[in-house]
Amino acid sequence: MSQQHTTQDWRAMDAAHHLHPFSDTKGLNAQGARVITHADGIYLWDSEGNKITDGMAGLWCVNIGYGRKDLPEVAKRQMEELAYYNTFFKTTHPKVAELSALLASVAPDGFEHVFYTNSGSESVDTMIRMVRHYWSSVGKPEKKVLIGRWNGYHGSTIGGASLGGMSYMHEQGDLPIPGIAHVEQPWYYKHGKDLTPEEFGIQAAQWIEAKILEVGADKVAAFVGEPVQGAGGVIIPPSTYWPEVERICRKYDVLLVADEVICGFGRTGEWFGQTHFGFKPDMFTTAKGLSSGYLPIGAVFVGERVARGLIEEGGDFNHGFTYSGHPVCAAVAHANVAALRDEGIVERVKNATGPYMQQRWREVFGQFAHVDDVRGVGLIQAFTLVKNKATRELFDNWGEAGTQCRDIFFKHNLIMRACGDHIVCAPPLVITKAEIDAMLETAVACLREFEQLVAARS
Ligand SMILES: Cc1ncc(COP(=O)(O)O)c(CNc2cccc(C(=O)O)c2)c1O
Repeated sequence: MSQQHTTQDWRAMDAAHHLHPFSDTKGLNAQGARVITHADGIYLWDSEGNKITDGMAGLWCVNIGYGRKDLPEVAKRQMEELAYYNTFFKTTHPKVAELSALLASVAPDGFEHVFYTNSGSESVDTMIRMVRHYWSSVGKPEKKVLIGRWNGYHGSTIGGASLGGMSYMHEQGDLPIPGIAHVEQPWYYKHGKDLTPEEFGIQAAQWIEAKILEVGADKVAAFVGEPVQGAGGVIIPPSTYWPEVERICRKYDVLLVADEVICGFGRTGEWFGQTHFGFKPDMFTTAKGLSSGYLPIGAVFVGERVARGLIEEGGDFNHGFTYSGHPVCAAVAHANVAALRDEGIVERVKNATGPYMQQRWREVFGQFAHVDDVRGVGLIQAFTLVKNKATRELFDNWGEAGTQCRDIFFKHNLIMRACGDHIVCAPPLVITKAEIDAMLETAVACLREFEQLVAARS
């Protein structure tokens, strides 16, 4: 940490010059940003010396954990060898070729091709353009509409924010763009009513069929969904949902796209969420765990059918970024993915720390009066703060309770996200069982404090 500045110095510079993402800068500047200075494993340290447990792996992305010594070394060597060259105009370079081969080897069968971007949003926008170019290339240019879900999250670019179902984002920037439709999310706790989860999974999938028929199957290009909706609050669909979605997409010849930006690279205990939920998309988007956040890189995995269409019929695909397949980002992503595989990190989530977290998560949070729908898979888990468990009544002013609870976590140097009144947790995949126990012990104490607040208010 550079010694010539104090926390106050950093806060003053930041307040004077930095506009933060997803922030009310005025409110933030009134209280001052927390200055995170370094990190190791699952822990962060701020400029005041506080040690913070990062239950969110940054933004769902630091799968391999903080403080790796190998990744910086890889970046240094690559920077010295070839800091940059582009992959336009008939050129490539060793690291992006090697990364492409590695990604094809960890991807589910049938995914031999990747297109590189700098973020999840760019992966989603790339997918939107690719899907529409594919249908045009195979003689069906009218198939343009992409269907997403309300409360789905697909990024902040114009395409990603349009495809996402966050109304508060659509209000800023006159979104969604044309050719985007949305269906209700498969949130069993709220919409399941008297159905069994299995019955509801089929019903929720059939909302997509209804939308396809409403738009006209001949105009629908794709359905896009996150295996588990992350930023929407860890909405985990019933087991019957995704296989039924796939069946419906095949029935109407609609491409199926999985947005694996959060679920990808081990988060669910499988390499990709599609494997956990048992469906096969035509394409899927990734970022985050691809490099564990050490450098910005995203990738669109393109399945056989679309790849063949684009390669055989598509001609020039007029799309791409200066940094697509950036040598240093590709080198670090390669080392990261190889380590997730060779150190057995994904395997451990599936067979050890994931099952342990899911058992302990349900044990500790099942005991609270204002906590319900305790859920999770692998190392992505959540619960919902509710006013009345027996009647499933939610709190008024959706999000208020969540923010209050999150602030109590933060006060106790624990980071978990509040997505509305859903409290979500997605730690680095290297978390140990002992670290899980310690994190949950702190979280339980925070929940007790939250319930005391609720009691005092009622
Ligand atoms: C499923 C999904 N798709 C696309 C994106 C966009 O990725 P980029 O941010 O790299 O452009 C995301 C990103 N998800 C994301 C990003 C920032 C904050 C939070 C939060 O939960 O607070 C979630 C995501 O979760």
